[in-house]
Amino acid sequence: MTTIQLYNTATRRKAPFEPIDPANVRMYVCGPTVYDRAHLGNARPVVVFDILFRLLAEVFGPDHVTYVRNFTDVDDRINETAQKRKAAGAEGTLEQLIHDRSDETIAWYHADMDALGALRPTIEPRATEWIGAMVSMIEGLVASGHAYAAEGHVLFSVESYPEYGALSGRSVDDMIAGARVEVAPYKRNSMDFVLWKPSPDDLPGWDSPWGRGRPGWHIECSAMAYELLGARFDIHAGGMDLQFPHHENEIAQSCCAHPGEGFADVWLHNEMLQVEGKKMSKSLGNFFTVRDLLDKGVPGEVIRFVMLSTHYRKPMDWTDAKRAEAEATLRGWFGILKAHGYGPQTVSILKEAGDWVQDPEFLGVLANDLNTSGAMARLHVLSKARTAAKLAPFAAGLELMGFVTDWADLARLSGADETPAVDADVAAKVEALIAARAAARAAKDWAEADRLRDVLNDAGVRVTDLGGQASWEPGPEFDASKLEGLT
Ligand SMILES: Nc1ncnc2c1ncn2[C@@H]1O[C@H](COP(=O)(O)OP(=O)(O)OP(=O)(O)O)[C@@H](O)[C@H]1O
Ligand SMILES: [Zn+2]
Repeated sequence: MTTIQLYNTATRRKAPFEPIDPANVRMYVCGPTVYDRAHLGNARPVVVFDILFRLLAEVFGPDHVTYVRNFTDVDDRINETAQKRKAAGAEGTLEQLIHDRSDETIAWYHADMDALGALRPTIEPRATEWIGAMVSMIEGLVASGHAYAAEGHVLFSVESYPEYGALSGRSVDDMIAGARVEVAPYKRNSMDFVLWKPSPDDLPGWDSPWGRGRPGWHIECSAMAYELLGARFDIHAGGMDLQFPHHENEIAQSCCAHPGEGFADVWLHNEMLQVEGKKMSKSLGNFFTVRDLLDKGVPGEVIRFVMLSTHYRKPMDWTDAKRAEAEATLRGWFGILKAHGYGPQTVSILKEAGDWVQDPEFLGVLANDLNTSGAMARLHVLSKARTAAKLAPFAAGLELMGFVTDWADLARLSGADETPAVDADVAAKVEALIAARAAARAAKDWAEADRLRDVLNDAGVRVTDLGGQASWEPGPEFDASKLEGLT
């Protein structure tokens, strides 16, 4: 079995990954706040942790991985859009309009991330569906003295958790010295953070022992991870910008709510996508969305290729030169497979025959802390194979990397002509000719076998022989009329 090595941000070391339960490997990734389109930076964790999800599924089996990624749908910016729509005369209650806005943003997010070849996580919880779990977790923290209520708020007391700051390597004293924010009068310590806060009357809120209000952002992830993955699970991931304070606060809450359990074993953080040396972010305004690129005609797999060309723990830029290079490489790769008759039929024959196996070296490189660029270099070597059968590890590697999600798409991806549609009766004729050719070969009637091969060639039928089986597809020059009157 391939050993996966992961760099754990919490220990600052790379170590072999050993799941708590190999029959159910559990991973939580912090998902988006669904108030607007995702920008290209937001797509980086999605693509990177999609590779990890696929790798875990390859190593431990697809039914043995649970991947949770949440939607944060409690947010002032979602409320603002809904309020504006209401003011402009939109029908429905404010709650409905808020829910509609989240639904709309989630649908965009799905469409954009699907286009990048990212698989949907196993579970995608919405924070608003888990408020009860958040309230119980906060009640537990108050009861055990790790949190206190003040003026309708509930705050986590960082002094009650001596390990606070361990993940990001900061001490509470340094944090206080470095903080420039104005401290709310109800906080006992300036670093204490909000678990629950009051909701204004005109905004959505939920009943709680501390009055009508809503959860803080950090408790959402702690509560959903606990409900869906348990008190201790394998991997927790997100962008480096979340390490402090978001992940530090998640650890404090979860470890205090479930003492002795440990929360996540491994922490992974992707570095930032940058624009001229600065994090691409909504607040800086230096962003463009995934949809902007797709609309400009940049294919999703090209965006994915560029993302994966840089190691996830290094900052990276998006440049047009990288886009062009990725496009040329992918075209070349898909063209090779197309020329060797690859398509849904060929792939399913290879899979059924058990010939769809990953190249061990490719897998080993990828498993080394997700060395995606190294894995792509290995794919380049594998792409040099000369026959359809020997190209199988290359094709399987492209699928594992998520560059191909539908083998019927190869024509589009290779930039070749579209594969012509074929009627069922014409297809039956082609198959009869292929079967007759196989029978002629079996009978060692080489002249007849050659004649049938030429007929198929002339009609533009591309036949790929894989061991005992043949698959076929119409080439761009396919001409059904040349099959008339033949059997
Ligand atoms: N420039 C970036 N590069 C890589 N990852 C990023 C970048 N910006 C945000 N992320 C990641 O995107 C995910 C979604 O984050 P979130 O929804 O909080 O972003 P946001 O607040 O909408 O964006 P911004 O950070 O631009 O304000 C998080 O895992 C976060 O770490
Ligand atoms: Zn989170």
